[in-house]
Amino acid sequence: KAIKVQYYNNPMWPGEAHSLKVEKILYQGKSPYQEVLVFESSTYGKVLVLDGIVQLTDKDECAYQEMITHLPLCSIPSPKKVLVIGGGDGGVLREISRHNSVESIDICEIDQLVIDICKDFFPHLSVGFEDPRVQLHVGDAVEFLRNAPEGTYDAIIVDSSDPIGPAQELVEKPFFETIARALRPGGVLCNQAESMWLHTHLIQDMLSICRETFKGSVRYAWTSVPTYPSGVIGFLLCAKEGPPVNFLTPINPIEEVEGATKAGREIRFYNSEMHRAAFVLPTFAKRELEAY
Ligand SMILES: NCCCN[C@H]1CC[C@H](N)CC1
Repeated sequence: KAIKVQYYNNPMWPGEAHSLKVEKILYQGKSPYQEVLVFESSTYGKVLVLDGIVQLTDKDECAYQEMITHLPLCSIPSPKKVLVIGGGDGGVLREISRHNSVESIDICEIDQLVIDICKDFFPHLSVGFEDPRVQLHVGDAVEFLRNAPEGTYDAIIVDSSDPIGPAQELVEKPFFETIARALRPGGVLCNQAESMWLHTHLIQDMLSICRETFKGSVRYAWTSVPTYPSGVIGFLLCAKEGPPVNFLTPINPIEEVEGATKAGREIRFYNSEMHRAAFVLPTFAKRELEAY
């Protein structure tokens, strides 16, 4: 039987739906924040679904986790203190831990159930929690950032679900202001920024807010994730005013990071050419996004 991860009635993706054939339901439950579903698909491995929206699959999670992590971390010379907002599956943590310059990794995830489920069903993602540099904070990111000392982080990665439900406030100006405050001068933010095919108005709003808030370079990048609506997802790269950051060419190329490729945990998607390519936009997107 096929599970239609229904989007028809979801205002984010009106008029479209995606189907994956279900071999076996592995977990179904509800946290105080969202419904959680894990199933074995026929062709994408295991799939994590939150409130009916595909979050990741074994087959293509590498594209998202690697790009959202290495686009910012390879854009600054030597990232030391990193913060992850969301990311409870552990995949971004796994990717950050490839950087030997990193000394501490804070993660603020609101939903303990997501962390627990991913430890059971997605060990190749939750392995990220095993890194001794990781400090887990279960709670609301806005609260966490309010208490973070000013100018703490070299990089902040917002690995959020979509801005409907618990992640709604993660695309609003006050949130970006707390991020900017927590970054050191020249520090960088990378957040999930939806699809250029479907959400250019939301992206334009975020670009305007970020240009005002960070005052350093702000760029939109994108990558291919077959199981996300429209098959692509974007990222917003923002640099806080201070030492200039050029996102387009990795100053800290992953190929030169000692030990980045760990035996048994190879990088499957990201490389320095994919980094450069991610910022190359089709004409309609240049027109709609670069003016902002
Ligand atoms: N770390 C898992 C990915 C979470 N990111 C989102 C999943 C849902 C998508 N529509 C947008 C990205």
